[in-house]
Amino acid sequence: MKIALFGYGKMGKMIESLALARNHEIVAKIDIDTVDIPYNEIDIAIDFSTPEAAFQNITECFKNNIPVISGTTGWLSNYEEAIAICDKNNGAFIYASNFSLGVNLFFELNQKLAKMMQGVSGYRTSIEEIHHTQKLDAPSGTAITLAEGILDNSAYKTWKLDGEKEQELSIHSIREGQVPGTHTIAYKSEVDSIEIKHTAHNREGFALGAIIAAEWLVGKTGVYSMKDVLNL
Ligand SMILES: NC(=O)C1=CN([C@@H]2O[C@H](COP(=O)(O)OP(=O)(O)OC[C@H]3O[C@@H](n4cnc5c(N)ncnc54)[C@H](OP(=O)(O)O)[C@@H]3O)[C@@H](O)[C@H]2O)C=CC1
Ligand SMILES: O=C(O)C1=N[C@H](C(=O)O)C[C@H](O)C1
Repeated sequence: MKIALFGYGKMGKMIESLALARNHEIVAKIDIDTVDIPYNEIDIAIDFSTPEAAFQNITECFKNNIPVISGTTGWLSNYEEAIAICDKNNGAFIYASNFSLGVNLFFELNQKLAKMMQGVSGYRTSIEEIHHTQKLDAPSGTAITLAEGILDNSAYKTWKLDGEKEQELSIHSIREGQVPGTHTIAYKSEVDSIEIKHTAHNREGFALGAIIAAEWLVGKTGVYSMKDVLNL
């Protein structure tokens, strides 16, 4: 595949290295200063840029008939508008807050545990996420997906950063060092705690998942998720 990288930071560089090893070609590395994007040379765009840049990057690709994989977090207030532009242009799109296989299995486990806990009283649920200090958004996109999985299967009405009210599912965000991404769900009662946790050891899992999603999406139209790609 001829891949255009929108964002050539930590993730863009990791994707480049894994994509080349899988015999793909990087035809463009786009950052905030890029003026001429060679849309006619691109088979697929992979966007790991910034919350401010993602919507424009993604929708310009749709308008130029380029399928898009987006891993950028913190831009989802514009998600529905992006989908409408994708549909209008008969485009192809996958957004995932986290592309790693491990986290996508963890999403499934989180929903199953939330369902089990629905019938049990006395537990308060919370989410904690830890990331490196360069991260621009909080909570993490992954924590929001985890929260949505719990909201769909519990009496919680909404999630909130450090929420304290009965019906608020609390998310606590910690920024320290070079942490690639750690997410913990805790159910705590007076007598015990149940915790499930995913720890990324590096960024390879995110990058590989994004490339696998790109390989899967090329030649298709429509809006899909990692559940479709991984057949979960
Ligand atoms: N879904 C997933 O699996 C994962 C998602 N992410 C998300 O991906 C995003 C990127 O993460 P990461 O690579 O660590 O961040 P980095 O800050 O390392 O990289 C982002 C890059 O985007 C560049 N950029 C800024 N503006 C634009 C623009 N208009 N167009 C294209 N590129 C631009 C930045 O340039 P400059 O530095 O010059 O501003 C920077 O090089 C984040 O939102 C993060 O949360 C991260 C890991 C996994
Ligand atoms: O910014 C990061 O680094 C990461 N961002 C994603 C998120 O917001 O969930 C995925 C991963 O945790 C790393």
